[in-house]
Amino acid sequence: MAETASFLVSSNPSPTLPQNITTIRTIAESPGLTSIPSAYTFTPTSHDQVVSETQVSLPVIDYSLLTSGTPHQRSKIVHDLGKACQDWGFFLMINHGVPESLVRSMIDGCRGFFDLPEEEKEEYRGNHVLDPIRCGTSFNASVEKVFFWKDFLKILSHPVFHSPSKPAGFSETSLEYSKRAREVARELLKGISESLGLEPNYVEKALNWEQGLQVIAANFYPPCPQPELAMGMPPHSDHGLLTFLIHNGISGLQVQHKGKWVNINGIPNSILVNIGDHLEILSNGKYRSVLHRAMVNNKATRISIAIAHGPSLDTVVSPAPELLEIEKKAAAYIGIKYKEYLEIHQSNKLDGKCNLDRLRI
Ligand SMILES: O=C(O)CCC(=O)C(=O)O
Ligand SMILES: [Fe+2]
Repeated sequence: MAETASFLVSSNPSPTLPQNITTIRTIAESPGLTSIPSAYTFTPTSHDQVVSETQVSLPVIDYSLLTSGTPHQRSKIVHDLGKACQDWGFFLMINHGVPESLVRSMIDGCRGFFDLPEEEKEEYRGNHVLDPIRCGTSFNASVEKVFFWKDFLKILSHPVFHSPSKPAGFSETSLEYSKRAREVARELLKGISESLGLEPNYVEKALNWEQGLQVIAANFYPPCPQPELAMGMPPHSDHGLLTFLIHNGISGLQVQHKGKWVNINGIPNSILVNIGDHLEILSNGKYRSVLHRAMVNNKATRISIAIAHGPSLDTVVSPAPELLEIEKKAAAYIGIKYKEYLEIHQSNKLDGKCNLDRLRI
């Protein structure tokens, strides 16, 4: 039986938000703001400042070749997908079939939610990772010493779909987007399974995709008068299998590649895809979740929407035995129930890959 990591359960999975924390939107909109409050001031370390000067491009994956390419095109794209997962853990997906208008409506809808009067968002100020709809500021303000320059909205959209009732039309838009994203994620996971030498349906079956958790996480980063001192989101990897990221065209995302931070700008109508910690565990570290972070700027509000596709909450994820057999390797991670990992991931500080590191054998 797989060894599991039950000892990792946090003693306090549902901390409460301190009373004195307001939203970053309120702070950013305060008249005459020229410097940031000390609670938001980071001291950058020299390592953090290493941003690659050279123009590095993310791999581009043409999704349409997975679903309607010739057998030859399909096997080539499965190979490219595997290479993108291995070399970067992050890629740009084009021709995914999700309408540009739907992506735009999703971003407008999230902006509409963040713009609601604070009292209308009050009912969603939950603090547990599995609250179906939850909004707040920073990442987990009850454990952070310095806060992040962002507000968030997190919605569980599968296996049961939830949505705030405002703004008007948002529920319909996010239901449609979550369905379309799930279809695309399922096909990608088939290609990724194949690229690992496994059956196309391997990941789906092993991780109970039918009941898989899907979380929509919208981030709101308003302009910041001292962007060099603030952080939108610190270096972290995502939980789950795959994350899709869309944004409103304002830059800010950086991905760590070969020890340096690379600015990611994307290309029109593409979706950014990255490997999450559970695909790293399942692939026994062949495909690694990648560190990324969000910087802020002093000119324009940035909105990004990550949608995380994960196993079902009760699935214990461990390295695929079939893969260990193919690669003649020993398991490099202990197994963990997805729900347990999520609680740890969301109730601690967001700090690199510290949660995954505790599972390494
Ligand atoms: O805002 C971004 O570009 C990154 C967001 C992100 O990494 C996340 O929500 O997990
Ligand atoms: Fe992320």
